[in-house]
Amino acid sequence: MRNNILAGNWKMNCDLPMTQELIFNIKKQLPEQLDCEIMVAPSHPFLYAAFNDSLESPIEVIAQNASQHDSGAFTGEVSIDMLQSVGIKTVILGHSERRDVFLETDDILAAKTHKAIEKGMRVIFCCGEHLEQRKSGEHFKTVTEQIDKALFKLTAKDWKQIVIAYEPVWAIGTGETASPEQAQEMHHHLRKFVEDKYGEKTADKLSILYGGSVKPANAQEIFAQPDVDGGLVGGASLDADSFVAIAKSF
Ligand SMILES: O=C(CO)COP(=O)(O)O
Repeated sequence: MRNNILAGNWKMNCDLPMTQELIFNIKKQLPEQLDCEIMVAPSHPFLYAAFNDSLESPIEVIAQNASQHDSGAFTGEVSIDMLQSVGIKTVILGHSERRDVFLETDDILAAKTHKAIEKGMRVIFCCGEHLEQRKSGEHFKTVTEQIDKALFKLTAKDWKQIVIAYEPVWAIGTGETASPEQAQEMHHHLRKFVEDKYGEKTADKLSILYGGSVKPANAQEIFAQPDVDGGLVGGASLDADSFVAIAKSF
């Protein structure tokens, strides 16, 4: 029906030796049989080394961000073509840290997503509400709008390249996790939204990941929810033991 995915978002952590050691240790511990795709997202300077180190392993190395521009005078930016030239096929877009700290708007995220899709990349598109929005009962509306505003031009065919990650901002790096019921409720809502707009087949095939303080102790219960197809993990993905333990939770 759809794939389970476990993706580690390493954020701005790990230098080159740490990146390579972490890949090595994950590779060493991963069991032969896995019920999920495994992805890790190191920082841009280490993607090429990480890609090479992960060859002949189940690990897919993915990027944390990409530009909406093709090339030229965009100091500090990294294009999709550049990422593809070092073997990268998947990119995370719309993370709440990109939205809140780097002020990426829905329009910017729409441009980035369309560029990535047009170039044949898979996109893990993140959404999630702030605590105040949940407290005031606006969480469904907030998250639906984030998706609709950035992805409304995609066709049903484009959606084959999309993975959604629901990451409530109040659960990121706080140790506070959404309950399995809260995650299921939002994932179901998102799948229904996609079904209404793009049809049942697109919705059924869409992997929706949960992110926010996922760890070995809570992963199994969260992943057991019918509409939760895996996780986008921050802190716990920086430790090979805990990342592999989470991978075994499907
Ligand atoms: O932001 C996240 C993954 O993208 C989640 O981070 P934590 O797992 O550290 O809460």
